[in-house]
Amino acid sequence: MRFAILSFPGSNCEYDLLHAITDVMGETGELVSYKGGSLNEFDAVLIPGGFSYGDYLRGGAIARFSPIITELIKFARTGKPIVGICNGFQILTEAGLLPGTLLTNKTAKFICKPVKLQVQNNQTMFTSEYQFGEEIELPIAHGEGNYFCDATTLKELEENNQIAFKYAENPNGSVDDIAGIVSKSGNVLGMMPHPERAVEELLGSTDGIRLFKSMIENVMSRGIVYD
Ligand SMILES: NC(=O)CC[C@H](N)C(=O)O
Repeated sequence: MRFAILSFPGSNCEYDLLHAITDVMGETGELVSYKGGSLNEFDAVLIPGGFSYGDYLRGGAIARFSPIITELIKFARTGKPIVGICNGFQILTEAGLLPGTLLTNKTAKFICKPVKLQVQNNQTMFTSEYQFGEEIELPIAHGEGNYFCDATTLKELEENNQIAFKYAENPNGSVDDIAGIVSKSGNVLGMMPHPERAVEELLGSTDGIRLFKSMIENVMSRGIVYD
């Protein structure tokens, strides 16, 4: 399975993702520049964490105008999986591929620590290897992780079962303790915690592995043959 890992000026987690995909999961991963190029030959796209364009204006607000985002929007329409992690989540909301936005943490401080999450929906192509309601641990590292959406959108997220992960203890003020959501179509996931930083015992948790495993199992079991 071929994963594209997008890279923007200021990304800083692309090599962690590449390591997780290639060395840990044994799959093919390739960095793809923000400058553009076709994503057709990939089975999945990962958008890494970091500080694209220095987080000027808002995290992800400038990156969303990069040429690769036009390709990403086309890719999303094919139904293939896309995951945005931390700054990647911010880019997905700015690009309109996920609802809501990420505000400054309620403490106005950058928070970097492991957090406990509850799996709210294990029926997605990203979470099928977890148990429903399971508590897992992944690290967070962000200044703008405070997920916000209006009441109508929140109701829609709940009704459509789009909330994938919630914080067991809310660290940043996110509405409804939301840590990660999927798109209505189900093939786009945005999450603030970093699964790629929890793929080896040495890192303190291996709970991130099953997220990538879920994607691999789902793509393979659908028997989708990509270009
Ligand atoms: N780890 C990250 O991706 C950081 C996200 C973002 N730039 C923030 O501080 O909110």
